[in-house]
Amino acid sequence: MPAMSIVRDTSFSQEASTHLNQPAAAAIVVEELEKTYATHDGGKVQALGPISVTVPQGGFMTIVGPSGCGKSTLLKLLSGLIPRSAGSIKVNGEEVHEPHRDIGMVFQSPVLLPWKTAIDNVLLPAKVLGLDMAASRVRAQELLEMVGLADFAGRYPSELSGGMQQRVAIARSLIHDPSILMMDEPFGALDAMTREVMNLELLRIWRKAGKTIIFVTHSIPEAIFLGTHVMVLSNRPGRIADLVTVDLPSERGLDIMSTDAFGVFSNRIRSQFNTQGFI
Ligand SMILES: Nc1ncnc2c1ncn2[C@@H]1O[C@H](COP(=O)(O)OP(=O)(O)OP(=O)(O)O)[C@@H](O)[C@H]1O
Repeated sequence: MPAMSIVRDTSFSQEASTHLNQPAAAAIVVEELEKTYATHDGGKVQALGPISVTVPQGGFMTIVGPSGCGKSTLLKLLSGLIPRSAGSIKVNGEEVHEPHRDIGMVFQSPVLLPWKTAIDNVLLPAKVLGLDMAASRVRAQELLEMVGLADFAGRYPSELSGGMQQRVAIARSLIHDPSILMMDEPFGALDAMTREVMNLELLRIWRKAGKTIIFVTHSIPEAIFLGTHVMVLSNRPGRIADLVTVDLPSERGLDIMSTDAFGVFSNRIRSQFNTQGFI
């Protein structure tokens, strides 16, 4: 049975290097990060933090927590989509002040342009970023192949299932070859079986593409199944209630979910939800 360790401090790069069996530099370093939103009625909502955490290159960090605790806010801050109120965020050593070129985003809804084919949807960011289109087209085809859609490049979104559309969105997020992928409940709208297939697919892509992934989910089993680390956030304002190193083999099949080791992780995280009175 694989060993399990629970990490309580705010940095887990060392544990991850052990887990990944290689020295891992930091992909993301967050220090004392906070976000307070201004509301329309002149009030303030303290949404997140303070949070400090280090994510190693090649790590797969999943984030779980109660509804409204600031999961999406954290992802948007890390991606540079919204400004922070306090603290610092470094991506590959550079302070983040605006959307970062080295980050790809995948949202719950794939938001594909219905009048463009799968491959042209994948190519959109390349066009926006002014990349070489001939080279990008070759890469787009390779990415479609990687997500299992090699034969669907010329299909329109209406001709694809929900899971296939989300795979196109994943391929699109990788077209400019970012080293980090941020995913905000990407499989939340899919049925249970498609979701399991997508989880397996994503692990395969992660192993093949060697990216760092940050993945928000409402599902504790999904968080454990996918992650090398699970960040458990508290009620709003979200703070790190627990940081769990998932010491399971990186080559995982769905059957791992019925192992004792998986159950121990699951109980650990569920007990956080119970003791903190998460809603
Ligand atoms: N633009 C905004 N203006 C004001 N308040 C906001 C804004 N965006 C989010 N909030 C508030 O910040 C808090 C955190 O929101 P966020 O969407 O990050 O939570 P979440 O954990 O992703 O929620 P869920 O799990 O329900 O998707 C919530 O109380 C929300 O109402």
